[in-house]
Amino acid sequence: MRLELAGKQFDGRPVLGPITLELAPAQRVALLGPSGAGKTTLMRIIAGLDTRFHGLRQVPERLAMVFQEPNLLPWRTALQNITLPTGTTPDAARALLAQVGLEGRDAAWPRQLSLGQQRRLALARAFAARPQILLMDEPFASLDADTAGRMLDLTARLLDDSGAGLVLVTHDPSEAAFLRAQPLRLRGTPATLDVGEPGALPPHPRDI
Ligand SMILES: Nc1ncnc2c1ncn2[C@@H]1O[C@H](COP(=O)(O)OP(=O)(O)OP(=O)(O)O)[C@@H](O)[C@H]1O
Repeated sequence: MRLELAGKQFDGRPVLGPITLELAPAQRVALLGPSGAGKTTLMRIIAGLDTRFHGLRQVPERLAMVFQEPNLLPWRTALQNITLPTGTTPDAARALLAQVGLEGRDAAWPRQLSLGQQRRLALARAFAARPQILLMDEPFASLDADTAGRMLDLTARLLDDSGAGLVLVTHDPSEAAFLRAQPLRLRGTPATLDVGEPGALPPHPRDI
Protein backbone atom coordinates (compact mmCIF):
# COMPACT_ATOMS: atom_id res chain seq x y z
CA MET A 1 0.00 0.00 0.00
CA ARG A 2 1.22 3.50 -0.76
CA LEU A 3 -0.39 6.82 0.08
CA GLU A 4 1.14 10.09 -1.06
CA LEU A 5 -1.06 12.76 0.40
CA ALA A 6 -0.36 16.33 -0.65
CA GLY A 7 -2.93 17.58 1.85
CA LYS A 8 -6.50 17.36 3.12
CA GLN A 9 -8.79 20.26 3.97
CA PHE A 10 -12.25 20.54 5.42
CA ASP A 11 -14.08 23.67 4.26
CA GLY A 12 -10.78 25.32 3.35
CA ARG A 13 -9.23 24.43 6.71
CA PRO A 14 -6.07 22.31 6.29
CA VAL A 15 -6.26 19.24 8.54
CA LEU A 16 -3.58 16.99 7.08
CA GLY A 17 -0.33 18.18 5.49
CA PRO A 18 1.98 16.25 3.19
CA ILE A 19 2.08 12.63 4.31
CA THR A 20 3.65 9.60 2.68
CA LEU A 21 2.74 6.24 4.10
CA GLU A 22 4.02 3.01 2.64
CA LEU A 23 3.22 -0.44 3.96
CA ALA A 24 4.99 -3.63 2.92
CA PRO A 25 2.91 -6.83 2.90
CA ALA A 26 2.10 -7.90 6.48
CA GLN A 27 3.57 -4.68 7.92
CA ARG A 28 1.74 -3.24 10.91
CA VAL A 29 1.52 0.43 11.83
CA ALA A 30 -0.41 2.38 14.44
CA LEU A 31 -1.58 5.97 13.96
CA LEU A 32 -1.29 7.81 17.27
CA GLY A 33 -1.86 11.42 18.20
CA PRO A 34 -4.08 13.70 20.26
CA SER A 35 -7.81 13.99 19.76
CA GLY A 36 -8.57 15.99 16.62
CA ALA A 37 -5.13 15.37 15.12
CA GLY A 38 -6.62 13.78 12.01
CA LYS A 39 -6.20 10.04 12.66
CA THR A 40 -9.71 9.08 11.54
CA THR A 41 -9.49 11.45 8.57
CA LEU A 42 -6.29 9.75 7.43
CA MET A 43 -7.81 6.32 8.01
CA ARG A 44 -10.89 7.19 5.95
CA ILE A 45 -8.63 8.30 3.10
CA ILE A 46 -6.66 5.03 3.28
CA ALA A 47 -9.95 3.08 3.36
CA GLY A 48 -11.25 4.88 0.28
CA LEU A 49 -14.21 6.32 2.25
CA ASP A 50 -12.99 9.88 1.64
CA THR A 51 -11.78 10.62 -1.86
CA ARG A 52 -11.67 14.41 -1.50
CA PHE A 53 -7.94 14.88 -1.07
CA HIS A 54 -4.94 15.78 -3.19
CA GLY A 55 -2.55 12.92 -3.72
CA LEU A 56 -2.11 9.35 -4.80
CA ARG A 57 -3.57 6.22 -3.20
CA GLN A 58 -2.55 2.69 -4.12
CA VAL A 59 -4.06 -0.08 -2.04
CA PRO A 60 -4.32 -3.84 -2.44
CA GLU A 61 -7.54 -5.38 -3.67
CA ARG A 62 -8.79 -6.63 -0.31
CA LEU A 63 -9.08 -4.19 2.57
CA ALA A 64 -11.27 -4.77 5.61
CA MET A 65 -12.22 -2.24 8.21
CA VAL A 66 -13.20 -2.54 11.88
CA PHE A 67 -14.67 0.53 13.53
CA GLN A 68 -15.42 1.35 17.15
CA GLU A 69 -19.08 0.76 16.28
CA PRO A 70 -19.57 -2.85 15.13
CA ASN A 71 -21.83 -1.72 12.21
CA LEU A 72 -23.65 -5.05 11.94
CA LEU A 73 -26.74 -5.74 9.84
CA PRO A 74 -29.51 -5.69 12.51
CA TRP A 75 -31.97 -7.97 10.68
CA ARG A 76 -29.43 -10.65 9.80
CA THR A 77 -28.11 -13.41 12.02
CA ALA A 78 -24.54 -13.57 13.26
CA LEU A 79 -23.75 -16.11 10.54
CA GLN A 80 -25.35 -14.00 7.80
CA ASN A 81 -23.47 -10.95 9.04
CA ILE A 82 -20.35 -12.81 7.98
CA THR A 83 -21.52 -14.64 4.86
CA LEU A 84 -23.55 -11.88 3.15
CA PRO A 85 -21.00 -9.05 3.01
CA THR A 86 -17.99 -11.29 2.36
CA GLY A 87 -19.35 -14.16 0.23
CA THR A 88 -17.63 -16.64 2.53
CA THR A 89 -19.21 -20.10 2.95
CA PRO A 90 -21.36 -20.87 6.02
CA ASP A 91 -18.81 -23.50 7.12
CA ALA A 92 -15.93 -21.03 6.94
CA ALA A 93 -18.07 -18.44 8.74
CA ARG A 94 -18.85 -20.98 11.51
CA ALA A 95 -15.15 -21.70 11.92
CA LEU A 96 -14.48 -17.97 12.31
CA LEU A 97 -17.32 -17.63 14.81
CA ALA A 98 -15.66 -20.38 16.84
CA GLN A 99 -12.29 -18.60 16.62
CA VAL A 100 -13.78 -15.42 18.09
CA GLY A 101 -15.53 -17.33 20.88
CA LEU A 102 -19.03 -17.25 19.35
CA GLU A 103 -19.38 -20.94 18.65
CA GLY A 104 -23.04 -21.96 18.39
CA ARG A 105 -24.27 -18.37 18.14
CA ASP A 106 -24.89 -18.63 14.36
CA ALA A 107 -28.58 -17.78 14.68
CA ALA A 108 -28.25 -14.92 17.19
CA TRP A 109 -29.40 -11.45 16.16
CA PRO A 110 -26.89 -8.67 16.76
CA ARG A 111 -29.13 -7.13 19.44
CA GLN A 112 -28.97 -10.40 21.39
CA LEU A 113 -25.18 -10.06 21.62
CA SER A 114 -23.24 -7.91 24.09
CA LEU A 115 -21.11 -5.07 22.74
CA GLY A 116 -17.98 -7.17 23.21
CA GLN A 117 -19.59 -10.07 21.31
CA GLN A 118 -20.74 -7.72 18.55
CA ARG A 119 -17.21 -6.43 18.20
CA ARG A 120 -15.87 -9.98 17.99
CA LEU A 121 -18.45 -10.71 15.31
CA ALA A 122 -17.29 -7.61 13.40
CA LEU A 123 -13.71 -8.87 13.73
CA ALA A 124 -14.71 -12.29 12.36
CA ARG A 125 -16.48 -10.58 9.45
CA ALA A 126 -13.36 -8.52 8.72
CA PHE A 127 -11.12 -11.61 8.60
CA ALA A 128 -13.69 -13.49 6.51
CA ALA A 129 -12.95 -10.97 3.77
CA ARG A 130 -9.36 -12.35 3.76
CA PRO A 131 -7.93 -8.83 3.86
CA GLN A 132 -4.42 -8.06 2.74
CA ILE A 133 -4.62 -5.07 5.08
CA LEU A 134 -6.88 -4.71 8.09
CA LEU A 135 -7.85 -1.15 9.02
CA MET A 136 -8.96 -0.67 12.63
CA ASP A 137 -10.21 2.62 14.07
CA GLU A 138 -10.17 2.49 17.88
CA PRO A 139 -11.63 -1.02 17.95
CA PHE A 140 -10.84 -1.58 21.64
CA ALA A 141 -12.22 1.73 22.96
CA SER A 142 -15.09 1.73 25.48
CA LEU A 143 -14.75 -1.96 26.31
CA ASP A 144 -14.00 -3.06 29.85
CA ALA A 145 -10.37 -4.01 30.44
CA ASP A 146 -11.00 -7.79 30.31
CA THR A 147 -12.97 -7.65 27.09
CA ALA A 148 -10.50 -5.24 25.48
CA GLY A 149 -7.67 -7.59 26.46
CA ARG A 150 -9.46 -10.58 24.93
CA MET A 151 -10.15 -8.62 21.71
CA LEU A 152 -6.48 -7.64 21.53
CA ASP A 153 -5.38 -11.27 21.98
CA LEU A 154 -7.81 -12.37 19.32
CA THR A 155 -6.71 -9.68 16.88
CA ALA A 156 -3.06 -10.60 17.39
CA ARG A 157 -3.80 -14.27 16.75
CA LEU A 158 -5.91 -13.61 13.63
CA LEU A 159 -3.25 -11.24 12.26
CA ASP A 160 -0.50 -13.80 12.87
CA ASP A 161 -2.53 -16.58 11.23
CA SER A 162 -3.63 -14.55 8.20
CA GLY A 163 -0.45 -12.57 7.53
CA ALA A 164 -2.58 -9.46 6.94
CA GLY A 165 -1.03 -6.02 7.33
CA LEU A 166 -2.50 -3.59 9.85
CA VAL A 167 -3.26 0.10 10.16
CA LEU A 168 -4.55 0.75 13.67
CA VAL A 169 -5.87 4.08 14.97
CA THR A 170 -5.51 4.26 18.72
CA HIS A 171 -4.87 6.59 21.63
CA ASP A 172 -3.06 3.84 23.46
CA PRO A 173 0.60 3.12 22.59
CA SER A 174 0.43 -0.13 24.58
CA GLU A 175 -2.15 -1.50 22.11
CA ALA A 176 0.26 -0.72 19.27
CA ALA A 177 3.10 -2.42 21.12
CA PHE A 178 1.01 -5.49 21.89
CA LEU A 179 0.11 -5.87 18.21
CA ARG A 180 3.74 -5.19 17.21
CA ALA A 181 2.62 -2.20 15.14
CA GLN A 182 5.12 0.55 14.37
CA PRO A 183 3.93 3.71 16.14
CA LEU A 184 3.44 6.68 13.79
CA ARG A 185 2.46 9.98 15.39
CA LEU A 186 0.34 12.68 13.79
CA ARG A 187 1.67 16.05 14.89
CA GLY A 188 1.06 19.71 14.09
CA THR A 189 -1.57 21.67 12.21
CA PRO A 190 -1.99 20.62 9.51
CA ALA A 191 -0.77 17.29 10.80
CA THR A 192 2.15 15.35 9.36
CA LEU A 193 3.45 11.93 10.30
CA ASP A 194 6.35 11.48 12.64
CA VAL A 195 7.75 8.00 12.13
CA GLY A 196 9.85 8.08 15.31
CA GLU A 197 13.34 6.75 15.74
CA PRO A 198 14.81 4.77 12.88
CA GLY A 199 14.98 1.18 13.91
CA ALA A 200 11.87 1.53 16.05
CA LEU A 201 10.09 -0.93 13.80
CA PRO A 202 9.24 -4.00 15.85
CA PRO A 203 10.24 -7.35 14.39
CA HIS A 204 7.73 -9.00 12.15
CA PRO A 205 6.01 -11.91 13.92
CA ARG A 206 7.33 -14.32 11.29
CA ASP A 207 10.90 -13.26 12.11
CA ILE A 208 10.61 -14.07 15.81
N1 LIG B 1 -16.59 15.83 7.99
C1 LIG B 1 -15.88 16.80 8.56
N2 LIG B 1 -16.13 18.09 8.28
C2 LIG B 1 -15.40 19.10 8.84
N3 LIG B 1 -14.37 18.89 9.69
C3 LIG B 1 -14.08 17.61 10.00
C4 LIG B 1 -14.80 16.51 9.47
N4 LIG B 1 -14.27 15.36 9.96
C5 LIG B 1 -13.27 15.73 10.78
N5 LIG B 1 -13.14 17.08 10.80
C6 LIG B 1 -12.13 17.85 11.54
O1 LIG B 1 -10.87 17.36 11.19
C7 LIG B 1 -10.00 17.32 12.33
C8 LIG B 1 -9.47 15.90 12.51
O2 LIG B 1 -10.55 15.04 12.90
P1 LIG B 1 -10.35 13.48 13.11
O3 LIG B 1 -11.68 12.90 13.47
O4 LIG B 1 -9.64 12.93 11.93
O5 LIG B 1 -9.36 13.46 14.36
P2 LIG B 1 -8.89 12.22 15.27
O6 LIG B 1 -7.41 12.35 15.43
O7 LIG B 1 -9.40 10.95 14.69
O8 LIG B 1 -9.63 12.57 16.63
P3 LIG B 1 -10.18 11.58 17.81
O9 LIG B 1 -8.96 10.96 18.42
O10 LIG B 1 -10.86 12.53 18.74
O11 LIG B 1 -11.12 10.60 17.18
C9 LIG B 1 -10.81 17.81 13.51
O12 LIG B 1 -10.51 19.19 13.68
C10 LIG B 1 -12.25 17.65 13.05
O13 LIG B 1 -13.06 18.62 13.62
